[in-house]
Amino acid sequence: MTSHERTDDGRGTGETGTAPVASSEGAPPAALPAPTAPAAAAVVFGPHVALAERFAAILADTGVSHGLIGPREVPILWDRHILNCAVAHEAFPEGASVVDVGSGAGLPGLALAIVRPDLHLHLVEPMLRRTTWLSTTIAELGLENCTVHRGRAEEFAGTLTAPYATARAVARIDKLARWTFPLLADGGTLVALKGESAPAELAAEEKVLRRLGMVEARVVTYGAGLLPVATTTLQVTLGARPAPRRASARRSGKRS
Ligand SMILES: C[S@@+](CC[C@H](N)C(=O)[O-])C[C@H]1O[C@@H](n2cnc3c(N)ncnc32)[C@H](O)[C@@H]1O
Repeated sequence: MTSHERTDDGRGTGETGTAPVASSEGAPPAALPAPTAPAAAAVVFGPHVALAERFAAILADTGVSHGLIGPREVPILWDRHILNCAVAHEAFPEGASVVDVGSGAGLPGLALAIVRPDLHLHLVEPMLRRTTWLSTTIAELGLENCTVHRGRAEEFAGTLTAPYATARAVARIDKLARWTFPLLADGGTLVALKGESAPAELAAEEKVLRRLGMVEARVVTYGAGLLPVATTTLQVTLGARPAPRRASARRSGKRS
């Protein structure tokens, strides 16, 4: 399991804490100063780098004190978290709507919203503490291209649809596909930030993914030569689904 791979129940060695991180006295951990942005931040974020720095400062401050990330993540905020997520923006075309499932501390959702103001990010997250923090952070950053949806991905089938979905450190690809495919429009693509396990997960689950409607899968890496560890994504594209049969026509025996 790589540092980006966690199951939906929060087990694993991922970077972001899934439970409030308390000191031995039970008090919330103190806020830490955000590390200085590396040179790659200006390359990746361009004119939006100041906003990305503000996001880093919020993650190091209330992200830690509210238990969304562990204090040990702060020194690696840029390379392992913010930049790791932001470089994947290349997967999305101009103006796309993207559903980020299991957004947690806004990773990858808020990093993508900052680097690409043309995208619209739908952040799906079941935990109230996290959705409250996400909404506050969006307001603080002045982002107008994000919508927070509280609930499990499965609950939004039929009400939230987009051409793209994304997720990091949420579940294995088979489970992620079951959760996200119902949110994707016909021909839509799931861009899962997977790390080095991507090819193995694809090989292990390809049959299941095809049964669920996948027509194409690709492993695509972003940020090579720029980040200490490039971001490897598993991109799974759906085919067109059969149109639902018209119940009223069937009941009346009419032919259309
Ligand atoms: C390990 S955290 C990862 C958070 C963030 N994506 C990151 O990379 O730091 C997994 C997140 O997925 C959320 N989650 C778990 N099951 C979910 C589901 N069925 N639908 C949507 N989110 C879910 C959890 O509440 C948690 O915030």
